[in-house]
Amino acid sequence: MSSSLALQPQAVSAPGKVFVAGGYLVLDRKYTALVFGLDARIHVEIEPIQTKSGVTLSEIIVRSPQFRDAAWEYGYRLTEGDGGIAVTQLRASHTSSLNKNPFIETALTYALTYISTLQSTPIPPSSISILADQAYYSNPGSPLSPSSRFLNFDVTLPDAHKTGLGSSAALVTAFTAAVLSYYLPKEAFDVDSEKGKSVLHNLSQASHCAAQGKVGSGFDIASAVYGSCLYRRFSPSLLSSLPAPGAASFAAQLRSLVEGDSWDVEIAKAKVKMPRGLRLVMCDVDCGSQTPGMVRTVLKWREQNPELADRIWGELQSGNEAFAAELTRLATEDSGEAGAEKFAKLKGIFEANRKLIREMSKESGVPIEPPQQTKLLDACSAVAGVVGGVVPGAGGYDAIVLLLEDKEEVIGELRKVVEGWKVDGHSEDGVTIGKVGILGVREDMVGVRREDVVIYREWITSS
Ligand SMILES: Nc1ncnc2c1ncn2[C@@H]1O[C@H](COP(=O)(O)OP(=O)(O)O)[C@@H](O)[C@H]1O
Ligand SMILES: C[C@@](O)(CCOP(=O)(O)OP(=O)(O)O)CC(=O)O
Repeated sequence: MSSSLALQPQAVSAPGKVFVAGGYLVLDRKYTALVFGLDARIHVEIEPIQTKSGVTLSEIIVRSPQFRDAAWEYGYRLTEGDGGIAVTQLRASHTSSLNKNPFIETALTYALTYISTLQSTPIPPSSISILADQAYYSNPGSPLSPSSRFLNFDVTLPDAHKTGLGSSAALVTAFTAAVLSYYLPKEAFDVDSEKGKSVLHNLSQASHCAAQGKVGSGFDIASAVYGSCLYRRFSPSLLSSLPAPGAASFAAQLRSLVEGDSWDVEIAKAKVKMPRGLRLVMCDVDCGSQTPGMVRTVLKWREQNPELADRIWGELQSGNEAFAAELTRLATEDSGEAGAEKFAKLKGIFEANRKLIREMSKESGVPIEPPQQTKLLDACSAVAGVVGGVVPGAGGYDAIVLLLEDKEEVIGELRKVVEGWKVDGHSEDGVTIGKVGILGVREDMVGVRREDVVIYREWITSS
């Protein structure tokens, strides 16, 4: 039974990610990726809507109060032919233009449709707020009060400068979990249970792919739900037979996809650990260059050069497995050694893997670890206490991730290297990288998590 009286405010957060090993390879189920969740999270709070007395509209209002003009109002209704819940964005006034947020609209459509398959009572209206930790954006922000965890960025979302931590995946995951937790009784959805996490993972993968208009490997949703893990993707064909929202039998097919056992995704949390005394550091690199089509070009190169690509990918997969195994060994065995010798094997694995990534870059012509990043990574890796680093995810010019000893003096020395970083302007590809900054994030093993609604009060009442 769900009446608006019975519904209690709920809040859920999900972490961002850094993709440390297995970029490109993970698109093929033969290979795996090592992904770390981060302590930068996106939070979603949901509560009954404050309507004028006696007026009940089928309306859900979503706000992202840290940004200007970031409010989206949706009407919703049950469609015929089991097409699920149709969500329509409403205009604030006749003259205002529609400011679309496809990730919110699609996550809402999929979550409400799934809910409608579990209960026949009407879905009451609600009000939803989104709050993001500051590391997701490099814009300067200001706190509402001295103790405020979240900053007011005072720009519109399209003007925000993303740092690439996977905001849309963390958002879709936390949003879906909050909506399901709010409307469904605990027996039907419990985000703390394994079954609840599996439903959340499958539903979020489906809606994130639909909103993006493409099926990637899904590593970002997996780490938003489960946190740091070794990830083997699901078969992309799983999503291809799902009808579009509103089409006949969308609702029943979505439920059977989400609850079914056809998912061949593998998420191994036990295979990823952070040894005591080490941490990750991410650096954001300013550069005017985006390289579109990197994935397409790498996959085309692999198709045209199967032997060479299989050799490189095979060696990289072994290197990535060795990396995960060494991290886990160091985390679980006390080797007794201290200092640099303790991490010598890990350092060697980093260097060997980077050599293979550079070989893949050269052979495919895609700047995965371009020379500018090689120089930066080499300089950072030479700092005492830094074990090594790589270009995360698809690579390119805009970020690096480093593994280092978690000591003030190591970070201090690293800061000197990156903050004074200058490259000579004579690179072959003509791309000059600019300022390098250390992001205020580190690894976090925990995935999606329920939160206390109290922490958002100042943001929700002031919006
Ligand atoms: N704080 C937020 N509030 C509302 N929507 C957000 C927020 N952060 C990200 N989004 C949505 O996610 C989109 C960014 O997703 P995407 O381009 O995939 O970047 P990312 O690599 O960070 O996931 C934004 O255009 C917006 O629709
Ligand atoms: C190439 C990839 O394997 C990894 C891309 O990782 P990134 O972390 O670069 O991705 P975004 O967050 O979407 O920018 C593609 C994939 O796995 O889908």
